[in-house]
Amino acid sequence: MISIEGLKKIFTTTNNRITAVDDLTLDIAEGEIFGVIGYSGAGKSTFVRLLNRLEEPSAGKIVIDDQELTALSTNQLRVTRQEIGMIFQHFNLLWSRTVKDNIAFPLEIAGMPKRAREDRVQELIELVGLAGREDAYPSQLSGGQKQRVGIARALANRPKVLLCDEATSALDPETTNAILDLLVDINAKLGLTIILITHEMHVIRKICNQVAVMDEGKIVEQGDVLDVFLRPEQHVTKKFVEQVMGTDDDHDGVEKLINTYDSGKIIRLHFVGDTANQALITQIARSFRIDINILQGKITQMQQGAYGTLFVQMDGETDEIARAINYITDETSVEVEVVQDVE
Ligand SMILES: Nc1ncnc2c1ncn2[C@@H]1O[C@H](COP(=O)(O)OP(=O)(O)OP(=O)(O)O)[C@@H](O)[C@H]1O
Repeated sequence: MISIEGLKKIFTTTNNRITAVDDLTLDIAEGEIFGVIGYSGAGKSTFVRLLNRLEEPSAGKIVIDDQELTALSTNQLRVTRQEIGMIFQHFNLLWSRTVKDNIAFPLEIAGMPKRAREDRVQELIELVGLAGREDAYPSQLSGGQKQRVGIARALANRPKVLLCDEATSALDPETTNAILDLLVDINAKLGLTIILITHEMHVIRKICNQVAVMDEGKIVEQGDVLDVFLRPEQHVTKKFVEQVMGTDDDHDGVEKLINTYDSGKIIRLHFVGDTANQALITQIARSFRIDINILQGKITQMQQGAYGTLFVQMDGETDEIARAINYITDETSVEVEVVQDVE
């Protein structure tokens, strides 16, 4: 468990004082994939660098598993830092070292004997899917492979926490997905806590359980990813949700579509992130004597399952449509709203 209390960072330049992180208080549970999202300048990088004291806080306390990081001496910090791995947007690899020597680097610093080091490096190479590329140099690798080296290196000393600073921002969408899948896999296999900062909501949507929204150095909204998607409160959070779900102002389009039907019922189904509802439409069509036409929808896949809205037309006997609606309401977590009763 990571507990952050009243964390503050003020940068003082010759003619300016910038409060990059402003009185931040936060708890992060063990084993969580915790996302911090914010626009450029919100203070995300500073926050994540404070977590391993790459930046020294101006005030506040960071406690990781009962150890107060902010109270450690430089020598103690050197040891404790091994429990906190970090990966970066631009990988920060050593260009003159091969893949395996990059991964071995933190083990050398920790004083691990050569034989044990080689075994550990091989284990890590397998874990991140780089088998066969051990002797390549970073310049010979793709962006995704470079980040895999970064991940292996960060995991070398078996940290409890992995900090990810915009780790996929330099990658194309496909490679981003592969690296995010790898992070989920590592989180499940090793049970370590991942703290990830990003300006992209789809990254949060894809892998995080919890999210905090940062703006001007403060956390302005925080909670379960699904709750934040369902009920974003702050303007900045709404903007981030729109990155994934689009805006909700296409009412004219839906209206027009609805008016083209002259029978049955038009229903809005609201999926709230439950994997059990994946096959709902097929299930309804099979179980009830009705036709079900999909009109329009925005569904996205989150860690917890499908989330979004689907407009459908149900056509058939009135009683049978009612039974289908009752089934969805009573037996599933999908919310039902009858938008228009055409009959
Ligand atoms: N070393 C520094 N000296 C002075 N000001 C700094 C320093 N580092 C960051 N800042 C300032 O602190 C604020 C927060 O910066 P930070 O890099 O943490 O934001 P961010 O959300 O990570 O944005 P980005 O994604 O663009 O890096 C900015 O106003 C930035 O200019």
